Amino acid sequence: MTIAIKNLHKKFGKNTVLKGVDVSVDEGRIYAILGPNGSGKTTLIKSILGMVIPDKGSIKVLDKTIKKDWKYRKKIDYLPQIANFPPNIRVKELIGMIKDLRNSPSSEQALIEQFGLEAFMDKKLSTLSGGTKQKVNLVLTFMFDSPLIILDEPTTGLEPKALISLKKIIKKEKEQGKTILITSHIMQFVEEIADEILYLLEGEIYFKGSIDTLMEQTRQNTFEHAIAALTTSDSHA
Ligand SMILES: Nc1ncnc2c1ncn2[C@@H]1O[C@H](COP(=O)(O)OP(=O)(O)OP(=O)(O)O)[C@@H](O)[C@H]1O
Repeated sequence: MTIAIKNLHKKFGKNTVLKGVDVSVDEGRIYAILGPNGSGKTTLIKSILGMVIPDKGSIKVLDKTIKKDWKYRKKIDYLPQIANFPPNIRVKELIGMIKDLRNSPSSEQALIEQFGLEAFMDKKLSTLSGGTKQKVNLVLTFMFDSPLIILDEPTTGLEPKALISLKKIIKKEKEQGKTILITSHIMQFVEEIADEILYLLEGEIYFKGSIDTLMEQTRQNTFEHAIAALTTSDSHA
C-alpha cells in the first residue's frame, strides 16, 4: 500500500474539514480526489505532504508513519494548486534552483520540448501567461522520478495540445509503476485518466471505487451526472 490514512481529523478554528478520513491507496494506480468546493481535497493532499498537521489520526506513506520521518517527502513529486515563485526569476533559473534544492536526478529537456517551452527559458516568470506558468510548474513536477506524484488541479489554464501532453505524461508515469493522486474539477479529464475515484463529502470519504461502479450505484448516464448525484443523494454509496 502506497498511502494508508486512518481516522484523519482536521479543523481550522471552528471549521471542521476532515472528520475521520479512512482511505488507502495502492501502488501503480491513478486516483482522482473529488468533492465539492471546500470539501477538503487540498487539505487532505497537504496532510499527506506534511504541510498541514492533522489534529488526529495517522498517515503512512510508503509504509512509514510520516510523523516520525520527514525524509519521505523526497519521494513525492507535488504540483501545488497555486505555485508562488519569485516573479523576477527566469524560467531556466527556476528549473536550476529547484534541481539544486531537490538534489535528485532529473530530466527536464523532453518535458520542455513537449510543452513547447524552449522559447520561454530566458523569460522572467512575471511576463508569462497563466497557462505558460502552469506548463513550467508541470515541468518542475515531472522532471524528477519519485514513486508518488500528487497533482492539485493540473489542467488549470492549459490549451488542448498541452492537455494532451499532460495526459500522455501521466499515463507514461503510471506505466512505470508510479502512484498518482489528482484533484480536478474537469470531469472529462478525470474520466479519461483515473482508475479510481475518492469522493470527499462532509469530511469523510463518501465514495471510493471505479467510475463504472459509481455510474451503476448512482444510476446516471454520464460521469458528470454521477458525481453531481453523489453530492445530492442522501444514502451513502
Ligand atoms: N490554512 C487554512 N486556514 C483556515 N482555513 C482553511 C485553511 N486551509 C483550508 N481552509 C478551509 O478548509 C476548507 C477546505 O479547503 P480545501 O482547500 O481543502 O478544499 P478543496 O476541497 O480543495 O476546495 P476547492 O475545490 O475549492 O479547491 C475550506 O473551508 C477552507 O476555507
